[in-house]
Amino acid sequence: MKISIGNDHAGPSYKNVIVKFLKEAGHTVSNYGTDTPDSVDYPDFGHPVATDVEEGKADFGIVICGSGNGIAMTVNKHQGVRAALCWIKEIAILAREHNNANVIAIPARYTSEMQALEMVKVFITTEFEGGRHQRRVDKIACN
Ligand SMILES: O=C(CO)[C@H](O)[C@H](O)[C@H](O)COP(=O)(O)O
Repeated sequence: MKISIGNDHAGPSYKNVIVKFLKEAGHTVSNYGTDTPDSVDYPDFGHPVATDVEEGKADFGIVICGSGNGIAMTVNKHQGVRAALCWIKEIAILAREHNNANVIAIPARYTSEMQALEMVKVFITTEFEGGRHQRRVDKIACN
């Protein structure tokens, strides 16, 4: 799969753990995140991920900031992007099964690296259930 990832200064170590796993698993990773703890602005690292998903250049996106909220808000501004803020594995599974989320937003300051990795693993392997959930997802768009 093609997966794009972006993070601000809260998430370099989380990003590195996730990228290492994804590459070892044979995925193609586009890394737009910062690699240092120097303060940056999360939208600068979320928009490139969302653009890849929006344009079909990535199957999934992964975005990471301190709370996960700022970068989730950023990517959700893009057409066709459905980003889900996930903090436990069960929410990540539901984000795929029920919401057909195509971007996972991870709160680096409120979840462990191992939990983040587990969430990514289930997020990229869980199928959307469709059915009644498709009808609801279709109603999300307002334009
Ligand atoms: O969590 C975030 C946005 O929702 C970002 O990671 C920011 O870093 C957070 O807002 C905290 O800002 P700070 O400059 O790291 O104190």
